[in-house]
Amino acid sequence: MSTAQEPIIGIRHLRRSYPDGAGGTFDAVDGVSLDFAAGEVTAVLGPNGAGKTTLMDMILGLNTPSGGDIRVFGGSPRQAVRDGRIGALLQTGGLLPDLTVKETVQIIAALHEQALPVDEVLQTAGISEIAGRAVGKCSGGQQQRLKFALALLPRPDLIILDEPTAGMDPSARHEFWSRMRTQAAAGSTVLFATHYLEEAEQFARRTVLMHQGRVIADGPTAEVQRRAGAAHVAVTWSASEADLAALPHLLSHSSHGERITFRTDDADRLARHLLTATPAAHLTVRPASLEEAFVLLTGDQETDPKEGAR
Ligand SMILES: Nc1ncnc2c1ncn2[C@@H]1O[C@H](COP(=O)(O)OP(=O)(O)OP(=O)(O)O)[C@@H](O)[C@H]1O
Repeated sequence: MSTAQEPIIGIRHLRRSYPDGAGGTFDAVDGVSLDFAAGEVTAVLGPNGAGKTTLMDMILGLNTPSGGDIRVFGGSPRQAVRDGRIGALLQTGGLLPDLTVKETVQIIAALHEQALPVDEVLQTAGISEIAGRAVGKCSGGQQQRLKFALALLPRPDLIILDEPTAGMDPSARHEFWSRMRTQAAAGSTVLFATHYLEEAEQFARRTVLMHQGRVIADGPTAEVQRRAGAAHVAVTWSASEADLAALPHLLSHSSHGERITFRTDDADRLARHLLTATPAAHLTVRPASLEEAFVLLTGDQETDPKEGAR
């Protein structure tokens, strides 16, 4: 068991370069340093190509860093995997379509020295009822749950999930997360990549926001949202275009009669200005969703990493 002081994953200046197709290279992961403590549930958020999968694969020893250092449970990622300390649900990695769900779990269980009982894992992953079904006949969401069952088999201390709910409908997604919550409450450390911002909002206490291979925000999920400062401020005011052009921290605005809603990156400053320097009244403030914060934090860096590479 790791102590609270000792991170179970320690990442320093991690880099992974790839050819950019134009004779040069670009960094899919570009100087990332992160620590993860035991028992933490963290979401890694980012748009397509941000480097989430590349980072996860390096934590699992499936991809070799071009630079920097990565320690998992004090040793190499591969050692941690060999010791059965990490369970992973990956985007890639095929299942054999002709085996049944239970046979798949049994075969992988045989590879682990101290695997959990097969029936218990089927139960935990919510696939007992389809144990006899051929994998090829399972839906995308059922296959994801099967992969989750495989990830749980070695009784891992650390669970890595790369877009675990891809292919699940909203109710299956909900059920998946309630199972994960139980797992996390039992002390597992969970690191998951997701495109679903509400999953980070609802499930992860910490969010690491990645863009173009870099970490652009990292902290308690609510704080990442706050730090973006995105909010909507609404007032009643018959303002001219010149009035609007003079407002500070304005990102955009929309009007309904005299009711104007502003999107701002600093609600306090904008609200203060509106109430002290203009006749605007009936001011309300609504924080932006994590999705809006995400767009705000990444919005000025839209280019693909390869195009951005020099
Ligand atoms: N083997 C590879 N060879 C060349 N480029 C690669 C390779 N693997 C990934 N990349 C590139 O590295 C960048 C990061 O990819 P990665 O899959 O890590 O992003 P991601 O954040 O997981 O994206 P997604 O959400 O779409 O899965 C992308 O530009 C991708 O095209």
